[in-house]
Amino acid sequence: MSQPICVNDFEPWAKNKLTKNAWDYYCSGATEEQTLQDNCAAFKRYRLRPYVLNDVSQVDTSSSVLGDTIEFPVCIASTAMNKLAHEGGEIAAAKAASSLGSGFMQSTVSTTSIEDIAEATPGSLKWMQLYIFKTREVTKNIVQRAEKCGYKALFVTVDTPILGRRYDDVRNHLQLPSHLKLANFQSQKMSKGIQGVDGSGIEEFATKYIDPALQWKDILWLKSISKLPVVLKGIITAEMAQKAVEHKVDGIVVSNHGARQLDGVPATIDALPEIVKAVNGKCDVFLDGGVRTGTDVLKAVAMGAKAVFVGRPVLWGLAYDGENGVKSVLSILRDEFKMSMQLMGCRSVKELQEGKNLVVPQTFYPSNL
Ligand SMILES: Cc1cc2nc3c(=O)[nH]c(=O)nc-3n(C[C@H](O)[C@H](O)[C@H](O)COP(=O)(O)O)c2cc1C
Ligand SMILES: CCCCCCC(=O)C(=O)O
Repeated sequence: MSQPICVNDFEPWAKNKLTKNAWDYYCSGATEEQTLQDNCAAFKRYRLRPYVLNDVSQVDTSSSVLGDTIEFPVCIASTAMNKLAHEGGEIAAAKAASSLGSGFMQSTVSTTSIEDIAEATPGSLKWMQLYIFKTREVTKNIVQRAEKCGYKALFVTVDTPILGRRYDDVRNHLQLPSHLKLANFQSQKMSKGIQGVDGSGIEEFATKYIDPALQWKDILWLKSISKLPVVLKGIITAEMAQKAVEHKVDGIVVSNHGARQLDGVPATIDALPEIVKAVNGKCDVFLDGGVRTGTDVLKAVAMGAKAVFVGRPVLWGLAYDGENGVKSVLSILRDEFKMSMQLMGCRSVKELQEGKNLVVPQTFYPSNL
């Protein structure tokens, strides 16, 4: 295999390096994986209409997340158990993001604790992803520690009242190797809770601890226990986006959880326009799912996302070469995004978002109808 030069080049390297247990967990989507295919494929159903002769010798790739500046609009999405990919785990990923002026979203189900990540990455931009557990005190404890450690927002995952079925994890009896633990939980039972007794260990863990009775009022509860901005991760319809705005959230991530929850939902780039329209500027909108190239980033940003988040590509980078591997993945996306801005004749994210018909569905062209 030759050295990776684009994000997809990292995937076979990762497959080669990881155990079957870890690889299958990382790459799986839910059930038949229709949405998994579509998350990437859908980006290709949008076409670009460049401006020419528009001096692009200087371009500004920066954007912002909830008011904090990022050097380019690509950040790291929360993914569980990063030490399955590389011993450096979440700290390696967070350091990579920080060194490039991007941001890191930590999973609740991380193999490194909030405190250890915070200590290793002082002053860097980090957000805490949250699952809300049946025992609210577990969630409250995580919220309070994240706030104390300087995390800038809470990203509540709202698409996971139960875990989606990933066939290979059931077949493999997915479990966390005994030298690793879920580092944010204080009880031994939870930190060693991914066992794979009857099937997928992560599904068993979710069934045992995640609260399937979660409702909109719980978002108000969350807002009542923390001063941090609250973002809902996992919205893919205009109706739910409107409800989120009514609940005064600070942001929405248009996400289908990397196609790991409900198979058959739309690709996130297809869902983005209805959400941007429904939100009408009342909170930040972000997107994740299937972003693999600079033009994918550009399409999402031009269609109204302040930034995109990437999940699997970061895990591939970690598996390839720890912190340096993640840096390479993010740098490739940064450089490709900058190049595509220049080739589009756009000098800033503002110009990208204000330009008319820069990105169109491919049906804009009659031969694609
Ligand atoms: C292996 C893996 C673990 C994940 N773990 C979490 C998690 O702990 N919390 C969460 O909210 N989302 C989780 N996600 C979803 C990601 O945050 C994100 O929505 C998704 O990976 C984006 O799609 P992409 O992988 O195509 O970039 C996970 C995704 C993967 C692939
Ligand atoms: C809290 C238990 C479920 C964690 C699932 C991690 C995840 O989001 C994923 O595998 O996807």
